[in-house]
Amino acid sequence: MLFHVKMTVKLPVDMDPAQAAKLKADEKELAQRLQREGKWRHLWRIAGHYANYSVFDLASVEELHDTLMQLPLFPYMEIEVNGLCRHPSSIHQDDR
Ligand SMILES: O=C(O)C[C@H]1C=CC(=O)O1
Repeated sequence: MLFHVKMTVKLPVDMDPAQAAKLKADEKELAQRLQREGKWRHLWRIAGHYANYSVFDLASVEELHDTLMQLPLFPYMEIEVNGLCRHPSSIHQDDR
């Protein structure tokens, strides 16, 4: 199942810079592992925002929920999710 996810990161302005750096490094490590596993199919920065558009390819809504909750930055993100399905006019074969 494909899910389009918008993540907007809102770190507290008074967060300890070392804590923020650790959260970002841990987030990057997990994000890259999930990409290597094929679960996090797209990760795009939204220009001008500390936010991203992502596409996840996961087995279920439950797996999406668990994956998002594991993200180190989860407590500091606003998340919007939209489920994707095949468009009848799409010519692409791999947009499952
Ligand atoms: O920077 C972000 O958009 C938040 C998050 C998503 C992947 C990652 O490494 O950080």
